[in-house]
Amino acid sequence: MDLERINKYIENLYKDKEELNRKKFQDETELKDFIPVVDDDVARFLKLIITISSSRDILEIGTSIGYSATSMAQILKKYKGHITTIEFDEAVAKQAKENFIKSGVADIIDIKIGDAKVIIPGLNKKYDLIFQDVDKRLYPVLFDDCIKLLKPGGILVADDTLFPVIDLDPKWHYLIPAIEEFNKLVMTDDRIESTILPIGDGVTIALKKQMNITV
Ligand SMILES: C[S@@+](CC[C@H](N)C(=O)[O-])C[C@H]1O[C@@H](n2cnc3c(N)ncnc32)[C@H](O)[C@@H]1O
Repeated sequence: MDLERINKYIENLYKDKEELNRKKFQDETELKDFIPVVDDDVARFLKLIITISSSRDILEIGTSIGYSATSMAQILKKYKGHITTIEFDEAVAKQAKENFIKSGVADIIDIKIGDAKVIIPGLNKKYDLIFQDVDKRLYPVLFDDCIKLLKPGGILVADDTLFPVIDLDPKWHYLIPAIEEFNKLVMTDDRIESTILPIGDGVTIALKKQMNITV
């Protein structure tokens, strides 16, 4: 299976459908130096999974310029949902805020500026969905906290989890061991049911089990 060809096909098929797309969002962002944001098919997946699961309270780890948060907020706005998103780069967070205002979703997004390692243990609310998209080296470090922060029946989505097997730019190779560690943690954890989808650079979806119910 040629993943790149498949992704191109999907991208072409949907390119005129989305009102918000990654290229336009990035082009209209003044700040040009930032970590890449999710692919359009991952943004579409997030919107679908929020709708299917009726998620209202969302935690995003890794805001960047706010593309994924804006995509999710478009859906959440209709259902009076809310996103908390965490970013430690102040310039990037400022740009994300401007993008939220421009897109009309600033009222439902709370951006916390600081290190996710410090902020996450201090959160005292439970979430319907957590989108993990921070520095990949933090995925295994924050995994247990993420599961604890989910409500029973809550969903963890993590981006880039097929880094070990895709044709990855060598500049990101140092991140592969952390993703491999994370994937094993997810696969062996009894509190969740999970799989990895071959969209974008790989997306993990994990469901926190309800008490006494196995999927
Ligand atoms: C892949 S980008 C997020 C992309 C975003 N989710 C999107 O698709 O629009 C990861 C972001 O995490 C931020 N980051 C990295 N390490 C962090 C940390 N320890 N705490 C908070 N943010 C961090 C980076 O500055 C970067 O903007």
